Amino acid sequence: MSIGQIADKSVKISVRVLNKCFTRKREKGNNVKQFVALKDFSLDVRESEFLSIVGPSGCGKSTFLDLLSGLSEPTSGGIYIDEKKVEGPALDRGIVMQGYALFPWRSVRKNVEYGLEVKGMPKQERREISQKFLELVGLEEFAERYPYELSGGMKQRVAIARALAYDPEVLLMDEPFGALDAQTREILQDELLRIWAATQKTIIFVTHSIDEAIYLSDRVVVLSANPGTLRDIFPIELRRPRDGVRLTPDYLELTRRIADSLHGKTPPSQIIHNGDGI
Ligand SMILES: Nc1ncnc2c1ncn2[C@@H]1O[C@H](COP(=O)(O)OP(=O)(O)OP(=O)(O)O)[C@@H](O)[C@H]1O
Repeated sequence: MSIGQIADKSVKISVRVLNKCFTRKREKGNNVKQFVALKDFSLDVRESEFLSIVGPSGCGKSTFLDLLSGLSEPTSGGIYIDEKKVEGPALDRGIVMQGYALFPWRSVRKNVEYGLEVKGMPKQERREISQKFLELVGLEEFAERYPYELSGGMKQRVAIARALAYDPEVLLMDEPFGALDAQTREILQDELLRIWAATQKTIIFVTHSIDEAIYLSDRVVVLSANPGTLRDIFPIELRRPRDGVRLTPDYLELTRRIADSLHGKTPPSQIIHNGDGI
């Protein structure tokens, strides 16, 4: 068993020896070169786990989420959700990205209902579900507004409600709070934890922020670059709810250890807990 794999039956996502190469043209001439973006990446994610991925720029975080979402195909290896191989995009995975990706011509409610329309759900049912998720993200009073009338934090709440509305098994989040100011970011982190507790989704969250990864997650995965590969996994055994946890010595110690891993100051895979079969 490799370091990313777990031994119990609650595995939701299994990433098995994933490799992704891109073909790049050289600047001069017609030569092409293979570039390895992800190499031999294996990782299991538990049902209802909140797992964050950090790593240096270009280590393959977004490439991995693209593969998970089914928007691109691995060169070799595979990703399995509930033992079923990912072979393209599907509604079992919801995606929330940094740029909100809202439809500007649709109201907030119509944005949230988009996936339900794609599913062919009748209007009344759509309305009930969108109402439930607008309330969950605290935007019920803004249902008839349009994206241009919202703040960045509100847009991101709409994106989260939209992704959750069609009840995906897994939520994939790529730097969702990266464009927000520090205060809004912390508010949305708490909101996301509340939503996660209420929905019990499995969440994979990509971020550049070690602080954000620790605050949110059950485990933090560190990738290294060139080629992108799994470096370390840190279980985050801090109490939940996490309010006030940033001031504790354990939090600061985890921050230091993950930063050391990220900056290559420790040997790979030397600092992994072995508590629960990982
Ligand atoms: N379509 C593509 N063709 C060629 N190379 C690509 C392509 N997509 C990504 N890459 C390369 O693969 C590597 C991983 O890219 P990726 O965007 O996944 O990194 P990342 O970890 O998400 O980076 P960042 O933190 O800067 O967002 C990079 O070197 C990137 O240039």
